Amino acid sequence: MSYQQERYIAELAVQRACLLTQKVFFEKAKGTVSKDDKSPVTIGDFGAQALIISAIRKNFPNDEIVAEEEASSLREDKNLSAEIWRLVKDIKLDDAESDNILGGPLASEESMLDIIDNGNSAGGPKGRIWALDPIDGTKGFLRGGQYAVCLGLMVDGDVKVGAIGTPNLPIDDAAPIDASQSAAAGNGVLFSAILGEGATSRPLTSGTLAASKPISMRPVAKISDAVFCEGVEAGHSAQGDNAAVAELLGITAPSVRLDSQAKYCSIARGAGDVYLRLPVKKDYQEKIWDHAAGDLIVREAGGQVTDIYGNRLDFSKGRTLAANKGVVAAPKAHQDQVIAAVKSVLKLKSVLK
Ligand SMILES: Nc1ncnc2c1ncn2[C@@H]1O[C@H](COP(=O)(O)O)[C@@H](OP(=O)(O)O)[C@H]1O
Ligand SMILES: [Mg+2]
Ligand SMILES: [Mg+2]
Ligand SMILES: [Mg+2]
Repeated sequence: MSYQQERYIAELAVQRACLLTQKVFFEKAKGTVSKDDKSPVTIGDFGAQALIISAIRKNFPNDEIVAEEEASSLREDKNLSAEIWRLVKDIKLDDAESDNILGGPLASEESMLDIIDNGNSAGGPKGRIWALDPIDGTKGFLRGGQYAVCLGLMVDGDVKVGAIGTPNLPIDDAAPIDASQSAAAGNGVLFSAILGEGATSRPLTSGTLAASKPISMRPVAKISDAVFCEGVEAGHSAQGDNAAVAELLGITAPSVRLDSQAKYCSIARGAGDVYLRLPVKKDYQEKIWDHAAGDLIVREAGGQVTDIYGNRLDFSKGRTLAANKGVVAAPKAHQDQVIAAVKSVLKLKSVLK
């Protein structure tokens, strides 16, 4: 079965949600609240989740959705809810036909809250389940750095479609990237992939989808020539261990630090080669929405994505990657070598502890 229609809806829905996140990006007050785990969520996260779930509901009413956010705090905070509704109700694609395909505007503030809570699927190994991260890299978003709107479709636990909008990445694949580069004029890229059909990128627009082009990872002759990407937040991946792995591989170029799945997108287009996300905490389980779309886009661009043990990411375990630890993404030909270095650094660390 081909997933052209699912990819089309995913890209269009992500593109529409990016109109909202970009609007919020330039607002002084982003309505930031702290979640139970102390991580931030903003009106951009809630609004983008509402817009995307509404588009999925309209086009694929029987599908389930695993999304990061939930509306309980908004039901208690009427001001925040009203603020989100004020933004969401006015967001539409310039092209009326495209906007209609996504179902047009949401009906009311109350239905917006119900739609946000539609992302509460438990996930699992059976059926069609979308994984949605309405803003990945919320801390980057708040800092004025990179962030990504991420949507993947899993069928029986396997990711078939991925779409990621990165409003602050340069359109040019060859442009140098760094975390400080943000909403410069002309930025904004929409990445996507279908399993078995390759990965593409196209400029983000405010209407119909722009023309796409295939993307692929950069050929790396020797792993020591590679550039590696990692997160900006030291609490999300072990930057010291990442650096030790790079050193063991003979990599001398400094790491490129980016928030969000912009890291997967960057290596998939040849701006960087290896993405290391070595665990900080023993008991942290990675969330499926943080990886589903990026995992597929990198693999379809010629890369391999595994955990620190070299196992493929298993999206069939529920809302988290309960069977995996950390993430290592690299060009296919070099993955074994990178995993060997990861194992030796982590083993050494446990011996020294
Ligand atoms: N201890 C931890 N280890 C790994 N990832 C974590 C973490 N705490 C939070 N995260 C996740 O890291 C994501 C951001 O990744 P990165 O650091 O690569 O930008 C966050 O996504 P959100 O920003 O969507 O909440 C969050 O889900
Ligand atoms: Mg979050
Ligand atoms: Mg995330
Ligand atoms: Mg998020």
